[in-house]
Amino acid sequence: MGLLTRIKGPRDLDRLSHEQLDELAAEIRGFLVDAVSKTGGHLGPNLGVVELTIAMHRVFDSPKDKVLFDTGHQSYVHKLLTGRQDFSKLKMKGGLSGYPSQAESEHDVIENSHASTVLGWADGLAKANELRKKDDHVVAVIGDGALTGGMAWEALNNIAAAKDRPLVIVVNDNERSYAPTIGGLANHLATLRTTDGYERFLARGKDILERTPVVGKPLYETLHGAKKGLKDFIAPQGMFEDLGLKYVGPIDGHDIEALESALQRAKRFGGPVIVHCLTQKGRGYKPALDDEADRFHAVGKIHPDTGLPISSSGLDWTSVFGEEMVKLGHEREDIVAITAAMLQPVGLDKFSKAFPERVYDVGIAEQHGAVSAAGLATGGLHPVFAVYATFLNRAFDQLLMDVALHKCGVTFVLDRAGVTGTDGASHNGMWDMSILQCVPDLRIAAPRDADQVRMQLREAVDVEDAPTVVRFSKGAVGPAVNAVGKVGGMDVLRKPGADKPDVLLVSVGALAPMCLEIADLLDKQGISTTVVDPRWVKPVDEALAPLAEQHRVVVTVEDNSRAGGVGSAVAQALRDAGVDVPLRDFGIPPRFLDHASRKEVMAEIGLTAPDIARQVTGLVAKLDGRYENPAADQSATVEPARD
Ligand SMILES: Cc1ncc(C[n+]2csc(CCOP(=O)(O)OP(=O)(O)O)c2C)c(N)n1
Ligand SMILES: CC(=O)[C@@H](O)[C@H](O)COP(=O)(O)O
Ligand SMILES: [Mg+2]
Repeated sequence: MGLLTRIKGPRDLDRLSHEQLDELAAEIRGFLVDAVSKTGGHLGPNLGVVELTIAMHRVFDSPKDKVLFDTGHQSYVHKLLTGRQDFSKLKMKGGLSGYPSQAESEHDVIENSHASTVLGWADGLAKANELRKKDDHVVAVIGDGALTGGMAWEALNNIAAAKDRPLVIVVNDNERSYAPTIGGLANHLATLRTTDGYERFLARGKDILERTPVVGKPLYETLHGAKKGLKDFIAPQGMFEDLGLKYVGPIDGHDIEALESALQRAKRFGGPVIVHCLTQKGRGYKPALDDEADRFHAVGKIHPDTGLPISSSGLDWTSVFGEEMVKLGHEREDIVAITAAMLQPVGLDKFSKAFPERVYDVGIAEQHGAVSAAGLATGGLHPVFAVYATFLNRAFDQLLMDVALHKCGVTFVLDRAGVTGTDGASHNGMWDMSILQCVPDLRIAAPRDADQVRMQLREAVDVEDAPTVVRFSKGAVGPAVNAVGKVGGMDVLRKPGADKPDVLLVSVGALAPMCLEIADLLDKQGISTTVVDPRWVKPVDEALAPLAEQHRVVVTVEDNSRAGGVGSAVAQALRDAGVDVPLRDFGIPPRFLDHASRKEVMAEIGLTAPDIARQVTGLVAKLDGRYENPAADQSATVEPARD
């Protein structure tokens, strides 16, 4: 009978000896490889925080003390130790979330998987404890990658100002985001890491001196005092200590005893303290350690023995983009690429191999990436910033006020646009076509298939006086959808079967196959439909309003929030043109979506061909007077004035 199943909550760890804790760590590693190889997930990051998480839960008393994780992808061990050991449906509908979830446990706080926010949360919680005179502790785990995000430094600036406000920051330093972490901070952490041997030397010395009668202890105290000077001499760690933060470390992040000792010191310190832990992403699992690209940062289903993927997804949107970028790079030397610590996930790895001097990895710093792009464009280059749609949210102001205001030719390529599903609410790319609607002169392309990605990327990089956006979904690219005609700049995907067609269906991006299916279903109801793909959804094509006037109903379908999305923009364009044709806009409801597969989420929100066809059929019937809505709310009337 293993030890893990005996852990129902963190306090069960207190009964284990250090030998048993090491046994537990090994058991957890075996569990992670076995479970995550079946479901997919963030295997590498979690293999790296086994001992760290055990030690944190031994020293701190969750949920009274708050144990916080930045990004949250490395919280599987935390879940295992807080009563959640059924990983059979990890990241699946009804199963455990891949990130902390307040609905799952009182031990979980931050659900947002956007990096670099944990220190802000910790600062706020520590202030609340101080004001409410609560002696609870706050311990925040932040990775070396997340530390490259500007928000982390905004928080550190505030945290360091309150010298007497207890807060423990655990830097989980595994030297990687996906790829090795970049920048001056990474170099500084490396400097600190090199004093690791020095720490061991001191620890050994302390052990000997503590066992030396009479002179031992005072001598150790003297040495310890000298340590700071000596260490500063060997490895200047000014940055954290110059900020006013107590620095403890570097600590071996896989030595539970050393971790507990450091965390106990930090817990007693009574002010903000950084515990710098050296960990190994993918630790204990050779296929992960051998993965030079990203140490199995996020894997699909794999063979546990070999780590090889169980199924390949065929041609995906990301690869289509990446291959076209390489071709563009050969044709135009002004094309440069930017990534926010996700070179391979956004498909820039091949471009980087071909043009290493023309790729900039800015770290997890999307805001800086956008402003730097404005600089690059002003300097005569054409930057292509490849980023997940959801992560562009945090660079909105920079896109608006640095890129667009200055009419910079920058192309933002948004991968994972639309419902992604399994990574939960903060990972769906459902806001870009809403927030970007208000950016003057910005143009948005939503390619429907691989050929359109290639074509629209080229059209985008040809625009030199305004930002352009090309957005596409996660995963396998759909079938080619050929146009059968053209109206204005819009592709006609299906001509109506009647002279006076009923429905104008505006199909956005990757939903083209579904829109053609909707048209087929409407056909069966005797409803004639024209299907158009605007290709560039912002600005709305000038031919759309006059085309709409030739139909009885306009329907828009988009993989974006309905709030302020393409449907809203088309409705506004019709109003502006004085075209009063009824419009129904179908998209993602403006709410946070629980994790499930993309297909399950799309079904849940009614973004399916049958659901939409049914609603459009009802609308047309209503227009024909063949159907009055019995559920119509009669209460919403105003009685006429009685004279
Ligand atoms: C704002 C933002 N940009 C990008 C990502 C994608 N992302 C998820 S984890 C990760 C790397 C995090 O590195 P680190 O903080 O060092 O954690 P580790 O995986 O090494 O434990 C990135 C870039 C994100 N979650 N949030
Ligand atoms: C935690 C995080 O933000 C990323 O690692 C994300 O999980 C990757 O998502 P994809 O699997 O879509 O690349
Ligand atoms: Mg890291």
